[in-house]
Amino acid sequence: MRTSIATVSIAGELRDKLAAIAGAGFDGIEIFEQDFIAHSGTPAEIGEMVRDHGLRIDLMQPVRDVEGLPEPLRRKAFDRVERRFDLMEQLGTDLLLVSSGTHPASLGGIDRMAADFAELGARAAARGLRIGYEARAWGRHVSDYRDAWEVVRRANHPNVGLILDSFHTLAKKVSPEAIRSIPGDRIFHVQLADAPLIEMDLEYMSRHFRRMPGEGDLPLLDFMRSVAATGYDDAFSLEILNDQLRGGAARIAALDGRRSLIYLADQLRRAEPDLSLDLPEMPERGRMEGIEFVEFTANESEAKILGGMLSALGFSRVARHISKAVTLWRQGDINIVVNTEQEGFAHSAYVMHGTSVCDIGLLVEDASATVERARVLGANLFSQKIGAGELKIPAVRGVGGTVLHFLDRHSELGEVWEREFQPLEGETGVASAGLSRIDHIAQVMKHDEMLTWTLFYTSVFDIAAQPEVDVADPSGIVHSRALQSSDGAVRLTLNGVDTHHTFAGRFVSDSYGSSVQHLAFATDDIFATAESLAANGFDSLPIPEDYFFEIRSRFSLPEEMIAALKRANIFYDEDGAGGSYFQFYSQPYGDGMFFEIVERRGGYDGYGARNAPYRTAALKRVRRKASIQPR
Ligand SMILES: O=C(O)c1ccc(O)c(O)c1
Ligand SMILES: [Mg+2]
Repeated sequence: MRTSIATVSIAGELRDKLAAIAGAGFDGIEIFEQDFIAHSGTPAEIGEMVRDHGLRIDLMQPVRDVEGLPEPLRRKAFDRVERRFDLMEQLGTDLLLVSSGTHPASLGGIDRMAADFAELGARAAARGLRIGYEARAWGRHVSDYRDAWEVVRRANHPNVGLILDSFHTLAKKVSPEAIRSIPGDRIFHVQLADAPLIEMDLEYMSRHFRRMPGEGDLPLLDFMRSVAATGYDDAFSLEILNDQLRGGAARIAALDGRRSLIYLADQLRRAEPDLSLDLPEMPERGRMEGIEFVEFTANESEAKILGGMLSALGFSRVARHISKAVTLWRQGDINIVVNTEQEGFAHSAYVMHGTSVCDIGLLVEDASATVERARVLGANLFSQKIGAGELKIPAVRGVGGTVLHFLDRHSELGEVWEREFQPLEGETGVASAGLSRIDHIAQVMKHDEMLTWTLFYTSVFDIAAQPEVDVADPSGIVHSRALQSSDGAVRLTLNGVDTHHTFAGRFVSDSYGSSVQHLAFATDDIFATAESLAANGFDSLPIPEDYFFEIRSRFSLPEEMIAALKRANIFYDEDGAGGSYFQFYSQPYGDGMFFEIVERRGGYDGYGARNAPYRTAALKRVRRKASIQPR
């Protein structure tokens, strides 16, 4: 499968774009008008530069408003096309994309437009070039690929073909089914883009909010299956017009693009096993079974503070690593590892971010298959020197430079605690506070990075992204998106911040981009847990009085319940379908990390987003009272 990307999809100077595109493994590009305006070289030099990067120019685009025009506009438009042909010859590309016009003077008429394309086809043929016609969703007379195809069919010229663009079809909710009846060799090129399901003017959305396949909500796989049914076997090209990408890092955009295409092609291959796609083999998306551990990096003195916090939460120190300064704290099925090594990855993470989560151990069905899939999808594999008696645990880089380790139960990795750790005999741990498992891990990042990490998680693992919700912080918006395995065993929330003023934004800047801002532990009895924690000296986050007025008006809870919530600083939420949620928080710690305790009842599946403004206000308040421990 040949892969291609439009240069407008990524940021930077043409030369940097080309380096990023070639580096990510694409075969070709679509070149745009802007590339000539912005670059000082001649078209011939640009063509050479593209080929020096090992890329071919699949097409040049766009030309608009050429079809259905009365004279003298028609002649002028055709002259414009001839000038494009000149450029294309110098550049070294043979395909010109013509998108359906919006010119107010265009008369339309299928036969008139077909006649125009027949003439353009003859002109192109005289120079050994081809023309592809694309329906734009907002075209004046042609706004649907079925009409564009009818124009192309009637033009009946071998040098005139159809160009399909998933955005114009799917964002407009046009079914891609009818693509199946178009002969594959009449389709000259296929462009792919996804988009979020938001009501918005399509032209505006198309030019600012397109997304990589898999990052939005459009049925790209249906589109691909229809295209594949025609026998089309030329390039699949990303045309992602998106403001964030235009201002972002070219290398990351190109890598995300390749990942999205390979992921989509992999889905196509599984849906259509008879197709022969030239695509690297890879295992299926792995099932996530749980979070096996969370590892903190700290220095000796901060490890004591963290240890105090963990004790207060009801964790016991149960084991020490066989050779490293690493201890294991446990409660229920939760394993917290504290690493105070003076070298290696955890130490460099400490130097960079301070006390923070540096590593997450995911329990998957098959760790080696998971890492293999991640590798094919372009993840950064992670490894470091392993000592005597240590297991080689597959790992990749995750959000904010953290590491994700993969463990499973069926290989020797299932014995990691027994093999790499020695029980600490004689430690008198505190009594469990009833925390049984990790409910969710909240990672913060710059808003620009959210799509990257959503695509990473959803392409590698069998985990689904929930719709994005905007969570109000008194100083700005935090964009929050939950990723959930189908049985809810693994829940990750991704929080994207635009400014440093929000509580989450402060955390990102104060910790130099560290990612895990909070860990939520599950209990089956939040009131009993709250009581145990209070007895351990745990300091919960105070909830402002007005919150309980809000609760009283929003739900019909008995007064005793409200009093109990108030006593233990517990936030409450309901889903309207019989599910309810209880949550309370620790005070912020270090650079603003905190812990959360939750209880889900009756299948509640959310995260209490409505409580977030109260929570962030409370967190900010206690931080203002200088409660942060000095680093
Ligand atoms: O917005 C446009 O005009 C435009 C131009 C060329 C394309 O390929 C496209 O999909 C949209
Ligand atoms: Mg297009």
